[in-house]
Amino acid sequence: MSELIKISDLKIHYPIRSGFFNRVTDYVYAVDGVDFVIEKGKTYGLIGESGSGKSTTGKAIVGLEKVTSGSIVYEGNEVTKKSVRKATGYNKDVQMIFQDSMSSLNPKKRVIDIIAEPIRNFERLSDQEEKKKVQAMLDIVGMPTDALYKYPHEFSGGQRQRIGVARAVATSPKLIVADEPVSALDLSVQAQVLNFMKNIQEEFGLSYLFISHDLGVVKYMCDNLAIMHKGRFVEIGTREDIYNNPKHIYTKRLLSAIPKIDVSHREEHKVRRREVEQEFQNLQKEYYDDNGRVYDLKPINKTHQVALEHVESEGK
Ligand SMILES: Nc1ncnc2c1ncn2[C@@H]1O[C@H](COP(=O)(O)OP(=O)(O)OP(=O)(O)O)[C@@H](O)[C@H]1O
Repeated sequence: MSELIKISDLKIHYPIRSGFFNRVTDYVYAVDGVDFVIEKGKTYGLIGESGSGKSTTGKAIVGLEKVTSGSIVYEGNEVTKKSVRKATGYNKDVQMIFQDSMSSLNPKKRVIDIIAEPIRNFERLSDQEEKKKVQAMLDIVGMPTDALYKYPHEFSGGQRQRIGVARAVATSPKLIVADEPVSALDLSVQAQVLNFMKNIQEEFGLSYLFISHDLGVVKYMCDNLAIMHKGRFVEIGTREDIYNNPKHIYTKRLLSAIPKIDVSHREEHKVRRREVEQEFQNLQKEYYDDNGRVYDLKPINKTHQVALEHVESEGK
């Protein structure tokens, strides 16, 4: 196990202002004390419903969101400060892929310029060298060379997402934060893009922080996962811990929401889903404290932790 980045007690609070004097009257606790480690060459999944704080966490890691408190340590450097990120090459090493390729790729730029842009920030290449590098990137994601001089709108959603992946890997990063990278795509295209992401990971020894609302999509991508609700982690563990032995009702609810392809069990699945939803509504008091806040995580075994008031350790 080799640590690439360690996030400790990360908090991002947004002030809410109101009244005549526009005073701060409250805060949105978008991220409220999360800890996790992403290992070299591995994928860490961050899963939760809309509004749970996943994107804010991801954006804080790439430096797009200001951190209220806590630390982000990357290869020994505390990188919550912009100056440190700049001085240590962090901005080159850590890239992001967004969900909506239509708005994240500049519609007025050709593919060659879109992919070359991050390279230009960090390297001085001749036109010829740059073209060669962009071509190589397109090749990696299975896009033809004639894509170079086209514009984003000339591609399908899946192809655009592959261009987004090519752009993210152009600086030879060590970590890519992928925020719902396949959510806007059809199922068959999702599988294609995920395959490319996995191949690239193996080829370059990349780490991913993979953000999604769907535990089904990330099942074969993630080595470790954190389930996020109300800005906190309700459960963390290995893939086996989360999928085979879920402990928190919120995790169970997300698992029951995975659509079943097998038609013969669809009705059964629907009933199970309704039961879990009912359980979730009834058991809020057990799983959240008096203020509705998620409890602190407690260990069940070496890899698995759950946010409950009392936890029986399995002692493994
Ligand atoms: N700039 C901001 N100012 C105030 N509140 C914000 C801001 N950005 C996000 N929030 C709030 O922080 C919370 C977490 O948002 P975030 O986007 O991280 O959630 P998410 O889990 O990624 O959901 P989604 O998948 O919908 O993006 C939400 O309640 C959101 O409304």
